[in-house]
Amino acid sequence: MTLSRLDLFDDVAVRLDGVSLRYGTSEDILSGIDLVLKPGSFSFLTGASGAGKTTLLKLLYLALKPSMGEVSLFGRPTSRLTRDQLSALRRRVGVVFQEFRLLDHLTSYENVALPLRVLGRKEASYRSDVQELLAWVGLGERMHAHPSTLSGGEQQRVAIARAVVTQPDILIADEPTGNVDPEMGSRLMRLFLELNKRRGTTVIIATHDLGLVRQVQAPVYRLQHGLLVQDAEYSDGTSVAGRRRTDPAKAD
Ligand SMILES: Nc1ncnc2c1ncn2[C@@H]1O[C@H](COP(=O)(O)OP(=O)(O)OP(=O)(O)O)[C@@H](O)[C@H]1O
Repeated sequence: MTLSRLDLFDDVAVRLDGVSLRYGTSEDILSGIDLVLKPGSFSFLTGASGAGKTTLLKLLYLALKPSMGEVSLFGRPTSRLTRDQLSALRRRVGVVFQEFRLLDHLTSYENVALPLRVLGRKEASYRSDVQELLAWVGLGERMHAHPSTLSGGEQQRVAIARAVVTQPDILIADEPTGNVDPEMGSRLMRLFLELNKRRGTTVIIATHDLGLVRQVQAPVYRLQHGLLVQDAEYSDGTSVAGRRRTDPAKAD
C-alpha cells in the first residue's frame, strides 16, 4: 500500500488502509479494513462476540502488526518505524483493557501514577494531578486501596484514570462498562465524553452495551465476518446521511 506525500501529515488520528489480520495459519479475522478516525472524534466499535473487536483495537494501539495493509497514527504509517519510534507513538495512546490489568501490589494511586513514573517523572511533579484525577473518577477516598479490595466498577475507574493520566491524544477502551451496572456505565460514559470534549481526545470504545451507545451521538462501526461497516445511523438513532432525528420508538 503506497500513501501519497499529501497523506503523510493529513488531519487524521488513526487510519487503516486495507488492513487484514490472521493469527498463525487461521483464516483472516479481519479482512481489508479501511478506517479513518479524525482527531477529536468519538466512535463506537461493535460486533458479535469473537467478531474481532479486541483484535482491531490491538492493531490501533500497535500491539499487533497487520498481516496485510497499513496502520497509520497521526499521519505516520507505522509498518517501517523503529522500535523507539513505535514507543513514542504508543505513548500518545491510552488504553483501557477489557480485563483492567491493574497491578495488585500497588495502590490505586500508584497504579494511576505508574505511566508517569515509567516516563521518569518525579512524584512531586505529578502527585496533585494524580490525586485530582482519582477524585475526578470518584475515587478520591479510595486512592490508597489495593485493586483486590475494590469493586469491579472501582477497578475500571482506576484503569480509566491510568489510561488518561498521560493525557493521550487517542483513548482506546475495550468493553469499559462490561463489569459495571447501568448507572456506573453512564457515569463512565460521561467521563469519556468529558475527556473528548475538554481535551479533544480521539475516543474509540468497543462495546456490546446498546444502552450505553444510545446516550451519545457518535458513529458506530460494526465488525461482521471480518469486514468493518459503518452503521447508517449514529448511535443515538439519528441518520448519518441527513442527521435527521428518527422516531426513537422505531430506532430499536
Ligand atoms: N492470540 C490469538 N491467537 C489465535 N486466535 C485468536 C487470538 N486472539 C483472538 N483470537 C481469535 O480471533 C477471533 C476474534 O477475537 P477477538 O477477541 O478480537 O473478538 P471480540 O470481538 O473482541 O470478542 P469479545 O466480544 O468476545 O471480546 C476469535 O475467534 C478469537 O478466538
